[in-house]
Amino acid sequence: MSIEIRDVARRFGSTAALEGVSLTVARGEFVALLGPSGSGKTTLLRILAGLEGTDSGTVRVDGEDMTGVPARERRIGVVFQQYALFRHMTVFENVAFGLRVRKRRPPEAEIARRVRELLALVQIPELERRYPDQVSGGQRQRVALARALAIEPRLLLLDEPFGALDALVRKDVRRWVRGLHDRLGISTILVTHDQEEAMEMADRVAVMERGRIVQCDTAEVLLRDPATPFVAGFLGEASRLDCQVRGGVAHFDPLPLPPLRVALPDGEAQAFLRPEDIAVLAGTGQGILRAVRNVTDDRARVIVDLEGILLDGTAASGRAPQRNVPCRVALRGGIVFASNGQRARGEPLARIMAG
Ligand SMILES: Nc1ncnc2c1ncn2[C@@H]1O[C@H](COP(=O)(O)OP(=O)(O)OP(=O)(O)O)[C@@H](O)[C@H]1O
Repeated sequence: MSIEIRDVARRFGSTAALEGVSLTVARGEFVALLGPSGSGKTTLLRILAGLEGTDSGTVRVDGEDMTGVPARERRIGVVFQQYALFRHMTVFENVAFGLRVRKRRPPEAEIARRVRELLALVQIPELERRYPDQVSGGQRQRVALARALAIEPRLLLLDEPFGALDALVRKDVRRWVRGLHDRLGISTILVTHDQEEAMEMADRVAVMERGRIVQCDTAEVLLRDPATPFVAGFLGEASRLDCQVRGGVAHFDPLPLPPLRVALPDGEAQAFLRPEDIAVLAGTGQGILRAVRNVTDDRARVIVDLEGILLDGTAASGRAPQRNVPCRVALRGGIVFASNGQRARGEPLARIMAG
């Protein structure tokens, strides 16, 4: 099913939880809503589920206006972190509940068949007689999903569903949920404030800031071409530095960093330099290598101290400068925002010579 959200607004007293939000999700697409606390992610999800109304704007599902359609008739599966399972019901009964609340309740034999099919789908067929506190966190998550899938949803809404899981299980469950989404061919919207989770799972990520979607793109585009300084700072691990543009060149003085060529008007600007943009090289310079964070075959992620400012950079592994001795810092590029909001990619004026 496709979802079309047009110009949706929602206020709570003096708080604008959502303002002018528009988003289209294609059939079979997986979209993540990512943003800081209070940016409106859950409110948007609750509106889609029919648990919250809008002040203005429209939500259409496969072209049908959802205004006034009650939650249980929307055929939308919801897994909220706080939507705990019913503790007094077995795993079987929890999943069956999803079928029993349907408008046209199937006969008991059909319910049993469907529940077993769903438990097999989420790979816990042996747990049907257990109670929720007799299964692990990851298994509970699977039960919650099976319950949401029981209504044969056209759309699956997941609100921070992996928060209660430890890091190792979370990775597995994430991959498994994405696989399930692909196999069932449903549309899914995931709310998270974990950028790694959003980027790993979703086809597109909608970045939210104070009730608005500021950019919705693939992870690659968000990282390469962030639309606003907020997106550039919120995603990835870019270092933010003030600079001044003069005659098409961004200068970082008084910091001892080489300038970047940028197609921007003169004036104060902000540069976002990703670790790949900051080359840390052996040789005499004004940087000091403080730490090595991560080494792959050809690159090492390092932290370099430039006059007291710590920057995340990259060195060629095997040729990284020594710790706590002076080294050179060069720039391969970076994204620069002028104060009028215009942005451009910076290019080095000279080729970087490895030392
Ligand atoms: N029922 C409510 N009554 C009053 N204010 C609300 C209500 N629900 C949400 N808000 C406010 O609306 C704004 C958006 O809240 P929302 O829960 O959608 O954000 P969020 O991005 O999901 O945050 P989090 O990541 O912390 O869950 C917040 O400022 C919140 O305080």
